[in-house]
Amino acid sequence: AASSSMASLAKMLDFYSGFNPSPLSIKQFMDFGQNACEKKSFIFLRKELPVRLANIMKEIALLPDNLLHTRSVSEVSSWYVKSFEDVLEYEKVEPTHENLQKFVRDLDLIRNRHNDVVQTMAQGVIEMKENEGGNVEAPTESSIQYFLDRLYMSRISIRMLINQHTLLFGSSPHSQGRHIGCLDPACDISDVVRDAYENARFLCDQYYLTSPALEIQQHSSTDEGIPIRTVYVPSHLYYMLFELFKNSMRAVVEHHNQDSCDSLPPLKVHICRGKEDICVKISDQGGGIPRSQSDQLFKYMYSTAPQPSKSDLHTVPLAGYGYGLPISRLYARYFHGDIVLLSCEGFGTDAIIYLKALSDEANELLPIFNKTSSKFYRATVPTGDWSNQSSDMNARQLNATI
Ligand SMILES: O=S(=O)(c1ccc(O)cc1O)N1Cc2ccccc2C1
Repeated sequence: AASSSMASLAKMLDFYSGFNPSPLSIKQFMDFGQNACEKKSFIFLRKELPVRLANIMKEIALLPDNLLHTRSVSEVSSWYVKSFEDVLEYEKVEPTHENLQKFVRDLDLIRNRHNDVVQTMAQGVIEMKENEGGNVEAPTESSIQYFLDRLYMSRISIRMLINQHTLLFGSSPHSQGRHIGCLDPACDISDVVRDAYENARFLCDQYYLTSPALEIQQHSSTDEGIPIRTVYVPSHLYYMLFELFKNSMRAVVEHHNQDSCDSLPPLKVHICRGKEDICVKISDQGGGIPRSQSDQLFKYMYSTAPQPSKSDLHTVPLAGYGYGLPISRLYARYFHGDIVLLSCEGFGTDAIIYLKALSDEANELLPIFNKTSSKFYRATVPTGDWSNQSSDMNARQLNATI
């Protein structure tokens, strides 16, 4: 029985991974949610969820063996197999009232099953590093970076679909106010900025007994003076801002702790609405970091520190796995935005969140499993095609002749 179920799983994986995921725009989420039909949503999801699950499951299978065969990654893989099978139960059933209700309950179970994917994958990276004796070759590091970005983007998108369906058709549909599922049609950016700042500041005060102040300015190319609002997922924006505020507060306090007790330079936030982009820039005077290190901040391998003990996690409030920045950038990129860090060593860092100003341009950005992505896992790091520094021999010869 096991072997036949394995064979049918492999067949179903090949079938569903043969389809490309269908990206939805924020506008489509809104238009559908305004007069939502549970049956249509069910019919869409019982196909789209297996497609998205199968696409990423095929990539999990392509991981380097020394990561794929760790206990943690095997466990994550088993969660995906179970969830894939759970959704396939609905492939051919009638959309009766009880089947629709059971579907919502199963989606809640699936969401909860995958709650710890990020921590468990980080644990898998640590296990792999320990098994490898610490040093990981560059090709493995770059394919792990490539894979984790795609795994977490896929996970963000699947949780978005599940959250919309369970919020719209679950047990508390009317507690939404103006919200459509997890989308706010009139999200006031500065409100979320203040909310994230206050919560980060609370942690900062608890640990450092001080925190930098906040200054907010708004600039709108169209309606000057009124608060800048947009259709977005407030919880995604909050996650990004909370992470950036934690980094900036730690930088400012640690950079200025050498000085006397004169006051800390404030964090300056600019919220700008243009025709195409909405930007939220957080500027700190935390001393910045050298350009040579700034691209490390978005690395999973670099930021996979040895597991902080449980006590450390809440005592050192701003230290965690350090996956906050790469995941924050994925939330921004999910709806075709981005996060960019611009640091001036010795002075401070600007962090800019870019969002799409128009909801019909804010399309989901989804990983697609195909020949291109498969090739990436076999890629070797290209030999250099720019001179980095003159080889010693040439330099010595040059000096010898002078
Ligand atoms: O690298 S940073 O410039 C920096 C990175 C991201 C960010 O959002 C804000 C930042 O300021 N910065 C993080 C940090 C932590 C402790 C001590 C000094 C610093 C400097």
